This record gives sequence, structure tokens and C-alpha cells, in this order.
Amino acid sequence: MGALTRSAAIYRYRLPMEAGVVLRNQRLKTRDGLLIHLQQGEQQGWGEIAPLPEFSQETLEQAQQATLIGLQAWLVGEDMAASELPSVAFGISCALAELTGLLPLRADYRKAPLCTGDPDELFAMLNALPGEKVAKVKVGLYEAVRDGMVVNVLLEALPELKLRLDANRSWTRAKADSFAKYVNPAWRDRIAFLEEPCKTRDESRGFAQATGIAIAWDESVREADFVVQAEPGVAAIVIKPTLVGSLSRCRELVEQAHQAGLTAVISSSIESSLGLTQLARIAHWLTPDTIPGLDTLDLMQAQLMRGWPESRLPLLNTDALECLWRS
Ligand SMILES: O=C(O)CCC(=O)C1=CC=C[C@@H](O)[C@@H]1C(=O)O
Ligand SMILES: [Mg+2]
Repeated sequence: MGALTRSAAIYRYRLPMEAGVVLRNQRLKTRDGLLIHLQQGEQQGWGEIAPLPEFSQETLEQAQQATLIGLQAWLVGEDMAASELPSVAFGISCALAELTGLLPLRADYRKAPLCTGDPDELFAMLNALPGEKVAKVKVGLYEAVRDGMVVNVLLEALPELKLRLDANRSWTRAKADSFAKYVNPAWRDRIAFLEEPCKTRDESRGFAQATGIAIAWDESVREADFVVQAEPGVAAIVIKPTLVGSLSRCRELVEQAHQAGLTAVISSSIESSLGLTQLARIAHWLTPDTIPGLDTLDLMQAQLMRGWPESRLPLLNTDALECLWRS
């Protein structure tokens, strides 16, 4: 491989977001990130490196520096050690996996639609979906009691529906319990999982065991002391590659989850359509039996380089990219 000439480039993109996309404490007006392009002889690969504000530890500037160092090493034929910055490790490993043909082209474009809680809107969305009816609802933003009622109404109105819920650690145990109180016990097993209900893992475990509502780890997966293991009440782990790291790290997590009998859900960190379509390919490759959590494209006002099937958003090409470095 080393005999063929290598070239590489780093581009920067900025995509306008829909008004009102709020991440934790911050309104996200634009999504900013890097795309990298690697070429070796006839082979090439793209990768996206886009730290997510409020979720990633690294800034875009730090990611850019680390990317440059990584690509310069690759150009002189060195084996790149995975960067310590997860977004960089993910983007570089994707570009290499495209270049070497490791990442298959087939993709899983099913997505669990993100739903605001309006049963009519959800009904229309689900009717348009082939196969399994799974939707995702954010909870923990308003009153826990209101969340409980919304979930109950959705499950009652749509008998085929399974729900994924996400509280992003916003509840005390008491609030989580007041949510559960409003969900008919007969329907609780149609909650595929509730991501991170409580502020601590122990509280979340206690909640799952007391209520019979299965939970999933998301934030926890990125913590240093986290170990993938079967536990009572835990159904799944959520893997957001931009926040987790290299493709091989993601693969390792998927394998550990499957060995422990847990579902592994490949999920978005609000990447552009380039990164999202790669995540759909990763999901088809590593978790073919599980619908990935990729319904975030419509939070943006445009797609980038590669289109998501049937998306009506305009597709921007390389003209929208600013070349930062090329060699
Ligand atoms: O998991 C999904 O189905 C979509 C992605 C998603 O919900 C999220 C992506 C990025 C940040 C958060 O707002 C949110 C999450 O916490 O899981
Ligand atoms: Mg989550």
C-alpha cells in the first residue's frame, strides 16, 4: 500500500440549523465541522470530524490541529494511532475505512423518527415507515407528569408503536417515579428503553427495577469507568461514534453489548448528511437487526456532499467547503 502516492485535504463546513435547535444550554445556529479527504492511488475516502457543542469535550480548533497532525503522519506512510479526541478518531477511521473498502456501501436508512408528542403527526409518520414502528421522544424538558401523559397517550393511540425515550439525566428519582406513575403498567414493555432517566447511574438502575421500564445507557457509555455488562432493567447502549471514537472502538462496544445480550443503537451526534449516511452504513454493517437513531437531518437546512434518500433538503457540494489544508 505504501508505494502509492498519498494525498490529503481538510475542509471546513458551516451549515445553517433550523431555528430553535437547543443543545443542553446552548442554541445551535449553525453546525460547524471538518471534512477530510484521503487519496491513495485510485482509492479515496471521506470522513467527517464535527465535535458537538455541549456534548464533545474537544473544540473544533483542537480537532483541527489533531487532524492535521494525524494526516501528516499518514502522508509519510506512518500507521496512524487513533487520536485521543473522539471526533477526530471517528472521522479519520471512517475516511480510512472508505479508502480501504472496510466500510460496506449498503446502508440502513430506517430511522426512529424524533417525535414531539403529537399523536396525529406521529401516526402519519409511522404509517409511512415500513416494518417496525419505533419512534423516539425527548422527555425531561417539561413537567415529568406531562411527559408521562404524552407517552401514555401515544402508546394508547398507536397499538403497534414502540417508544424510545430520552431524559438526558434530567430527573431525580422522585421525578422519574412521577413520570412512570402516568404510564399504564400494561404498556410499559412497549417502551423499548428510556435513555438515562436520572442524574446518577444508581438512581437510574433503581428506577428501572422498581417500575419495570427498561433503560439504556448513553452519556454513561462515554465515561471512563463504564463497563458494558448485562444488568437487571438495562436493555441497550447508545453509541454515538463522534463522541465515542474510532470505528474499531465502536465495533468493540457493539460486540461487547451483543455478548451481554444488550441492544446496541448507532446514533447521531447531529452530523451533516455525509456523516449521517456513513452512520447508516455503519449501522447496517454492525447492528443490522436494530433501527439506528439517525433522525436528525431535518434539524439542518441543507445536506452536504451526499444525499440522504428522499430528503428534500438542498444538497450542497464542494463549493460550500472552505479548503483549510491540502497536501
Ligand atoms: O438518538 C437518536 O435517535 C437521535 C439523536 C439524539 O437524540 C441526540 C443526539 C445528540 C444530542 C442529543 O440532543 C440527543 C441525545 O441525547 O441522544
Ligand atoms: Mg441520549
